[in-house]
Amino acid sequence: MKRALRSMLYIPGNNPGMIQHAPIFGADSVLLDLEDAVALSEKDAARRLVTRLMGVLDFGDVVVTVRLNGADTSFFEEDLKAVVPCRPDAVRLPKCSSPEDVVAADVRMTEIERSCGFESRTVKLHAMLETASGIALAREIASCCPRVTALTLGGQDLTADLGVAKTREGWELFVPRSQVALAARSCGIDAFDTVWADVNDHEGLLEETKKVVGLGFTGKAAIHPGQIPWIHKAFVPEEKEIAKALRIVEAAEAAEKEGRGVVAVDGKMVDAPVVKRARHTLDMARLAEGGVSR
Ligand SMILES: CC(=O)SCCNC(=O)CCNC(=O)[C@H](O)C(C)(C)COP(=O)(O)OP(=O)(O)OC[C@H]1O[C@@H](n2cnc3c(N)ncnc32)[C@H](O)[C@@H]1OP(=O)(O)O
Ligand SMILES: O=C([O-])CC(=O)C(=O)O
Ligand SMILES: [Mg+2]
Repeated sequence: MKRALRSMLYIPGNNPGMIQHAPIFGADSVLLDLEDAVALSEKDAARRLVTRLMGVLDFGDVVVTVRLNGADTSFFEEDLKAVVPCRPDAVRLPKCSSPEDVVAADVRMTEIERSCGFESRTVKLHAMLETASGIALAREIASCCPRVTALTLGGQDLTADLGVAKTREGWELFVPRSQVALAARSCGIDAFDTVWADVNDHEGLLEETKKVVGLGFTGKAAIHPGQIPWIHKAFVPEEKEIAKALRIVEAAEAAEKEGRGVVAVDGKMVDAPVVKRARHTLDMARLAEGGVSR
């Protein structure tokens, strides 16, 4: 079973206290950040700290991803050379604007993996789309290289690049989010949503996460441990949805045994896609209990 990555907690890469607590917050994944959470003067220290702690800390079943500095920065090559040998589950590559950005990173990562004796593409790549060009090329980026196992939307940078306000309702992100989810799901990879910046507004976070789950996102980034339970809650189907899904699956199984293709539940026709959605609802309900299967 694939590990579900509903929540991904950003932790500034220059904060040893926060990183040491990474395994205890209940997040599915942590994002050790070398990019925007780290001041320019701290970049080298953050890289040293993150790579050192990855070597000694037991993260348990928490998936470790490292957000690198962008390929257009002077820190990128040093980040790659230091981080790839530590074998994080994935690196998050910010500001991917074209498939070429990803292919160039893939080539360099393969060289480093070879020099470490790792199998090629041991470390996955999450492509961050946070420029207008990146969003416009979402499907090309998602499909350009098998190392890419997720697309992730960066709403703060994207709204800055578009020159628009980032609103609480998020309507300015509706089309980009739909494009990212569609591109990712059409390539069979994950889609991760952007952060909710107001760490005290949990209801707003819950509402937004439910919306993006409804668009097909498989996970969302967090910036504060207090956000994690709210993100997980958004992935849990409501009791009445679970009860209905159970009725549908039971009715479909009974119909199949009796050799009937179509059946009605609560007066509505149940066919294969309805059963598929019902099974998905039950998977999500199980995930809420165990947190590990999808
Ligand atoms: C646009 C972007 O790129 S977003 C991604 C980059 N940004 C980040 O990574 C920011 C991550 N978040 C943070 O740094 C912090 O949560 C802030 C600055 C937003 C708020 O910090 P604080 O005011 O200290 O929050 P608060 O007082 O509620 O923290 C409570 C506890 O949680 C810890 N904590 C807060 N955020 C985090 C985090 N992201 N990871 C781990 N621990 C955290 C604090 O260290 C504190 O621990 P303590 O009780 O042991 O002292
Ligand atoms: O949402 C994120 O992952 C954070 C980010 O980089 C952005 O919003 O620009
Ligand atoms: Mg960003």
